[in-house]
Amino acid sequence: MASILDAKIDVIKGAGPRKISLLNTELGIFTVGQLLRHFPYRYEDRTQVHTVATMSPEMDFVQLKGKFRRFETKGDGKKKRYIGYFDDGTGIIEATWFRGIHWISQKLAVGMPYLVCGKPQSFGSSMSIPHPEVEEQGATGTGKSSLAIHPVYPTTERMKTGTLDSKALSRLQSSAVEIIKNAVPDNLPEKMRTFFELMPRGEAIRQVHFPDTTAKLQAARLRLKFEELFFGQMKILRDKLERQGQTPGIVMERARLVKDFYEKHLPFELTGAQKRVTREVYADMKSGTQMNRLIQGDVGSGKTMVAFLCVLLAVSSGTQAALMVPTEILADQHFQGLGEFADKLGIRLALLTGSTRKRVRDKMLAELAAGELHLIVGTHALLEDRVMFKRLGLAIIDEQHRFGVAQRSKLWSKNKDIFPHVLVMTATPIPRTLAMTVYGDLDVSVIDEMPAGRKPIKTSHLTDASRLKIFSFMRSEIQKGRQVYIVYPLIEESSKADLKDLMDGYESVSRAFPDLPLSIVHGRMKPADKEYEMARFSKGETKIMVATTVIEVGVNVPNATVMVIENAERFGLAQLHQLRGRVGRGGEQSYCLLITKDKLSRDSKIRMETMVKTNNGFEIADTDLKLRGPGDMSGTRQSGVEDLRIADLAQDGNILRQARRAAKHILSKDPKLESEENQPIRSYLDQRNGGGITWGRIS
Ligand SMILES: Nc1ncnc2c1ncn2[C@@H]1O[C@H](COP(=O)(O)OP(=O)(O)OP(=O)(O)O)[C@@H](O)[C@H]1O
Repeated sequence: MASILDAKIDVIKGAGPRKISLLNTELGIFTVGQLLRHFPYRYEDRTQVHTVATMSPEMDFVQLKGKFRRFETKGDGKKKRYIGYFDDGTGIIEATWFRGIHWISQKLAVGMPYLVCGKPQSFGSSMSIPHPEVEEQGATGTGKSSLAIHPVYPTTERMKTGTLDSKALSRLQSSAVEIIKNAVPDNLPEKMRTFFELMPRGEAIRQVHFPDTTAKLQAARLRLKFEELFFGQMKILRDKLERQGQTPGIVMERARLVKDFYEKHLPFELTGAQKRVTREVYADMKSGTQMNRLIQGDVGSGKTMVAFLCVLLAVSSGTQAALMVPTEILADQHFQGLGEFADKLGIRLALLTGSTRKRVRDKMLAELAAGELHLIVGTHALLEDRVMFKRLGLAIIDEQHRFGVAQRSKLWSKNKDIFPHVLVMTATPIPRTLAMTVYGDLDVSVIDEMPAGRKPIKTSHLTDASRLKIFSFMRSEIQKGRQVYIVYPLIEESSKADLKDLMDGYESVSRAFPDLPLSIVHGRMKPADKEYEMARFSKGETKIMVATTVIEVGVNVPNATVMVIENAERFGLAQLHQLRGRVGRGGEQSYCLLITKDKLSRDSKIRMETMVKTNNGFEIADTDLKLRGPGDMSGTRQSGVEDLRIADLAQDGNILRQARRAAKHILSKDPKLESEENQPIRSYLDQRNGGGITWGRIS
């Protein structure tokens, strides 16, 4: 059944060819439903009158009641402006116009009662409202406008010059709301709406654009956010159900190597969390259904050991395993680290990266295809088509947000007949809300315990003025036998200025520590040179490692106890936390020194304060999400997160949890959505999948 929401926007009164073309090209809007899903991003509440005395530049919108004292024209050419001094009895502000000066000066008069609305700004020591709306006060002291709360829509520059500004959009929305009157079927069952006290859909659409009161606006937004999140979760959970029902997995039960390893080679007692997560993974691998599991564990929580224990079960059961990591340094480190155990257990292990020589690679690929290699560690070079296995049983992806869903599924198809089990590991903790959407298709295990004896890292925020103190602190730690990292930002590997910073830093460290062997590693070095320097540092031959963020992910040198981060304001929170995680990996007290310039932006200050205050990755991830917004978090691109139009994952965690619970509850009772009461959900999902109602795309 086609819906009015699917009708082309031509049916809307006032939508002429010029406006339609702007809606198409600027906003990708073609249908009435898409237009209605272009929500206001803020509202101007004209039910309240503010005062000059209490207003501040942080306010989005103010409405003032008073009179103009005088007008004057200032400046020339582009700087020419017309200023009205508006007095509301509590103070005076400047109303400023840069355009339409002639017209405004004709229209406004000194001493008349007006309402002035707009966004306040501070201008030197005084306050001004640029291009305010000015309206004569009616007899009751209010404006003539019939609307109490005005919607303000996102627009682009081209729309504004093409006369499709927020006001014009609001008129189109008004016609659209008029057209759909009573014709929008609800897509949530009555019972669910009553339970969660949700407004009916049609009413919510009207209220979100043209709210009668603030309370109704809030109820409308809640209803639409819930709907958006509910259908997102519904899709994820249904896909998962389908996959679980359909995708058989290799049954892995033979644990000879696991037993061997536990009895003879386990280097330390596993933490409770490592044991629990290993059990969860083993249960999946034995279940006969293909595993898709995410292991989340804060930096240094010991994910590698869990991954290795899973490899042992896969290899014992006669299959091969692959471990894919984001950098060559890390691949090399895992190859060295696991190699030690692999040798003892008779597991044949190989390393494949972009810099593996052709001759070595050809031999390796042949052995892999013949099933003679048991475990291969590598970078995305593993994804190449010619890398084929005899029987890949377990694919582990240490993803750190760097591999997308598409790449993940490429690894799945490395077997011809059956999908391997897939284990994704991530160290950057993702806020729970985001995990539910980004990784909603995976089962999640969390390693929420650090190995015994770890001391929380002490973090300080310093400026260049403390340079001497920093050097003497480094020296005292090195004298105790420890090692130090100094990290410089190199955001673009090609940035010359950044490279110069790094080199200058290296020179000044060499001058300060002429007696000590140093290492330097950056992205422009040849992979073999990087590995060589990393290995020297790792073995303790060099005491200070000056590096760019190439060492950010996964590098493990437990004897390093000091992490100095230069120009720390240029790093994001997730990255700072990752870098800090390179220390505190052994039993010794470790330190992180964040060095910034004196003057910091508000966001940079919050980032530094957060780092000093907490070592908890989840807390840091939450703050990061709030500062940056989910659209900007890497790894969210393919997930559908950016399709959220009204829900905000940083704010709406509670609604998401409720929506997910509701979706789970419904699917547990009625997985195929056959019951009468679930028909609204089903028909909405069906229509959407079949290109029906396009109230936005969710998948
Ligand atoms: N149960 C344990 N007891 C003591 N040490 C452990 C334990 N588990 C792991 N370790 C050690 O802790 C360090 C960090 O472990 P690992 O490299 O596996 O962490 P990770 O979770 O992969 O961290 P990252 O994400 O930072 O790479 C390693 O030196 C490892 O040998």
